[in-house]
Amino acid sequence: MKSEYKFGYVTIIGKPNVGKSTLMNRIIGQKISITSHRPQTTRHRILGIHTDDQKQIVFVDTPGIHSVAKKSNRRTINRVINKTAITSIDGVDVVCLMIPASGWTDADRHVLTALKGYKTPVVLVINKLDKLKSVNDLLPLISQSNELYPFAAIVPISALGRGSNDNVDHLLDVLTTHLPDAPPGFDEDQITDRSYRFLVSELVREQLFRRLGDELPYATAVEVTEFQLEDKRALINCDIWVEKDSHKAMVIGKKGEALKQIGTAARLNCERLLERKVFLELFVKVRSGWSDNARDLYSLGYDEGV
Ligand SMILES: Nc1nc2c(ncn2[C@@H]2O[C@H](COP(=O)(O)OP(=O)(O)OP(=O)(O)O)[C@@H](O)[C@H]2O)c(=O)[nH]1
Repeated sequence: MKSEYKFGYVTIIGKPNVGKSTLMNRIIGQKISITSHRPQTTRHRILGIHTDDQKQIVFVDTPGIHSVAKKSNRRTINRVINKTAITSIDGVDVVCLMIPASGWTDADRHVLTALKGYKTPVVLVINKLDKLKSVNDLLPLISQSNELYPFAAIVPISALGRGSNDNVDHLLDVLTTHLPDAPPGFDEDQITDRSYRFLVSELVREQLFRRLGDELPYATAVEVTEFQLEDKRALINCDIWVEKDSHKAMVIGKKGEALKQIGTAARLNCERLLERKVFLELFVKVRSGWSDNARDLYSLGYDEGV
């Protein structure tokens, strides 16, 4: 291994819906983190690993840091999310703070406040470049950003990869300059340290969000109760936890149609992930108040990184 090989940890933070998961999926080149048009779909800390000839970058994708002070956000689940986001800054080599090309909002400044006090270099990533009419529109935003914080670099990108100049490779180069000289810490073909079990629960949850959109209550969780990986097939059962009978009816849909669609779409994605035939069974269960009950949250897997 060449001595100048770079290895390190990078965390991507930013307000919900800014495009963090999209960027990570783009860099890792495989779908491991769920994305949706609805804010705050990422509840877990997810690790993705980019490896090439010169570098290995381990990405920690965090949920949006958002204000616990707001009344609507006072629920236990949001406190757990905030704690996960803040702890993930400790021990990384670079922080990527992502804001949209439309400019700074109060929520973005709030994230900036959370960063003060850390010595870790912060690279400002301005995303959704493709939404700007002209690249010249960026100049005032860049000078405003330089006044707000001593960023290690400012890199405009388009995480969706629209347009010929999305700048994502340039971002990787910039991040690499802040990583220590070290050999890779993970096997070359390893893209995530998360178990397939976890990824499967994320794929099911993604379909719940996609099919039910805004109707889906935030307090919905997926627990994999059975996971048998055989040579040519996988047998998987999941419980979908909701808080009320009315939510259960919504997830199941008329004559079970919604749940059937969710199951089919999730199964196809699971087959792609696991590269074998998948038999997936979904069960909808009601556990009232689970999202307010910290112990239930931990038992459903929301304790990672906290
Ligand atoms: N036009 C455009 N849309 C983008 C770009 N990057 C992401 N998006 C869209 O923005 C939305 C949110 O993206 P996500 O990657 O889920 O955002 P996130 O920051 O991970 O969101 P949370 O999980 O809620 O924290 C999705 O609809 C993406 O397709 C971009 O470069 N250009």
